[in-house]
Amino acid sequence: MASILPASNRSMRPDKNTYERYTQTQAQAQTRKLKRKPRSVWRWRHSAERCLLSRACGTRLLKHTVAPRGRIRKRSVYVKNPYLEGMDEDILYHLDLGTKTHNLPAMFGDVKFVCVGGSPNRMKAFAQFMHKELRLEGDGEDIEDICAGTDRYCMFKTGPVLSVSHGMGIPSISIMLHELIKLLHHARCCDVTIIRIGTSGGIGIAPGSVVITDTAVDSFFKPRFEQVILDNVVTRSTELDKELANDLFNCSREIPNVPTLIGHTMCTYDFYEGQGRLDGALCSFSREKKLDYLKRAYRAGVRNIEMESTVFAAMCGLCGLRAAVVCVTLLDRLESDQINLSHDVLLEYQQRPQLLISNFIKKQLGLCDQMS
Ligand SMILES: O=P(O)(O)O[C@@H]1C[C@H](O)[C@@H](CO)O1
Ligand SMILES: O=c1cc[nH]c(=O)[nH]1
Repeated sequence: MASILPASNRSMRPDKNTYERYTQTQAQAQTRKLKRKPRSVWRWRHSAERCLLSRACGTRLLKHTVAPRGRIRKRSVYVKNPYLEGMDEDILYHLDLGTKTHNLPAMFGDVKFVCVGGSPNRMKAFAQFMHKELRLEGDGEDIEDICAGTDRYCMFKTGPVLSVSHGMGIPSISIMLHELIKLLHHARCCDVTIIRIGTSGGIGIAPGSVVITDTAVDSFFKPRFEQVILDNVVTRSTELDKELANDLFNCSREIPNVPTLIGHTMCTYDFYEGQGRLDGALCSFSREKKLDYLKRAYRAGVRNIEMESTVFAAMCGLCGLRAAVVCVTLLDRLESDQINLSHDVLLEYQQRPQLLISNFIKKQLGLCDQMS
């Protein structure tokens, strides 16, 4: 396991000073990161080259991080917690998994793509869809919920793809991500891409459009996530992987009749007042104020609103996961607040991000040509 502690400290449980030094370093690093222009340390090679590299490595995955002088550098999943290494056992309580009760490397070591979304049924349907798209054995209908022992989240695995539900809102996805990231770390997964496939409210774009997020912003249109830790507010960057967003956008060009765009996604703490809706149980602002707010959001580059992207971008970024957010819009918030789509249209809209991600994964696995 990659350690964030100096080698001399690894055998010890972190004491107060070690922990303070560690958190100070983390805070300084984060501040530097927020000030710095985003840049990737390692470049991804062009597809053909990647393909050769990955074949040489005996893996079908096309993307590897390539260090200078052509060395292939695997990208690990990091946890940034000095206490974890000293723990005899790690119980991932809300996933009903643990390091002593389950052989996590055997169960999950080959995971390369993790897709997350709010609804358990959607994530099960996505796993079944991927199973068919990857032409894996069987029809995938009997795919089992790995987290069946808990009703907090559900999780399905098909080949290198893990599909996990996260419920609604920042607190819910954040708990799931803590445990999921530890799971990927304990399972020694590397080169993992994680994508949130969700629903959202659009601003100034046609319902049914798919928005690929370049930057997740908060309710003040700022690219930041504020986490309260003890009684401090820690600000984290919400930058997402631009190259991944562009790759997804290029992939979307091959899907007919699904308008797709790249834009900022605003993440709120609430569906009603927090998103400027006039139809909640409480509302203390006028229609004019609502429209003024949403138009200002549009001018700041926001094209859709949902409830998880900032913490998702922040946590995945800190832990070394290539992350993307792809959400379909269910309505144009400049036009209405209520979602009045028929069941069938809702289902078809929800499948749009799934289709895009499935095509992307197949491309990454080098399976597209053989299958189309
Ligand atoms: O992934 P989903 O579709 O659950 O994401 C959005 C944001 C909230 O979780 C929820 C509100 O309806 O939908
Ligand atoms: O308007 C919407 C639709 C879906 N999800 C949201 O968070 N907002």
